[in-house]
Amino acid sequence: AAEWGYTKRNGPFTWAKNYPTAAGIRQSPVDIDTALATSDSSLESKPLRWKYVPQNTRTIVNSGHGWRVDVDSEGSELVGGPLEGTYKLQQFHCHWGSSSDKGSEHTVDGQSYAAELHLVHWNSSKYADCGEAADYPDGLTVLGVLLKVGAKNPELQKVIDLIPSISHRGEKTEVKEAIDPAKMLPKTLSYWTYLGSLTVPPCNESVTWILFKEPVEVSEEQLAAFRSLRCYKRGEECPCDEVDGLLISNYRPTLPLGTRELRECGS
Ligand SMILES: CCN[C@H]1CN(CCOCC)S(=O)(=O)c2sc(S(N)(=O)=O)cc21
Ligand SMILES: [Zn+2]
Repeated sequence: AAEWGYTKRNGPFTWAKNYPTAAGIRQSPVDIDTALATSDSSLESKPLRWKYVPQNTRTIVNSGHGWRVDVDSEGSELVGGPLEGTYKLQQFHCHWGSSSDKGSEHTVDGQSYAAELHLVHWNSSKYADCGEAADYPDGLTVLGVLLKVGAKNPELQKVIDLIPSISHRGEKTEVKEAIDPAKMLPKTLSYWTYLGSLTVPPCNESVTWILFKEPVEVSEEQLAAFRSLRCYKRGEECPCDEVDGLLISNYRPTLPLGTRELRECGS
């Protein structure tokens, strides 16, 4: 089957053909209608806590759908907030648009941001690995960070510096200078949380989403670097009808929240 992507031919509105879960009722991303959010004392009573090991950020790869930094889960943990048990960091990646007026996956009161960073964690209290966890409703948790245009982001710059060596699909390189995921999170830890899905096929409905309220800054030049990735393999011709196969946009438009609860913690 033609590989899914973000062009007219293989983009989000075609995914349900090959991945029926994409048409489910617990899909992500969603628009965060802040008036609908209910504050929940149980969230306030169990602060979200994380521990990451910067030395464990191993490789960065061009998945053909964006860049992804794979992490050795050992030593990491995410607990508290809406979570039962301990989750371990598996990977982090980003979504962006062809210009910085769009690109985030979640929107807030209809407003898009320039990009969105996702830190993917899996439930190590109940499952053996990320792949298994992805098949269960409580298997994954993704920390989402909204990115807006502003100052150059020093921690993300370590990713940007590696992009030229993974310009084509399938290319990967070792992350030599440790990247600390904790340094990419906002200062204030207020967040919204709801039950959703992977925002890429197979769109498994197995993600507890935790989206921080405070956006983090990234520069226009850094966003431009993201858009220089190519969606096809070196030496092959470009399959996607994107302007010369550049990955200029890789975000999924929002899906209805439906009857799902949207909770918030912190102002
Ligand atoms: C770069 C995107 N990679 C994928 C790789 N995996 C998906 C396939 O795995 C199934 C066993 S994943 O579960 O790690 C995952 S979560 C997200 S998102 N956008 O919802 O945070 C994307 C991805
Ligand atoms: Zn993502």
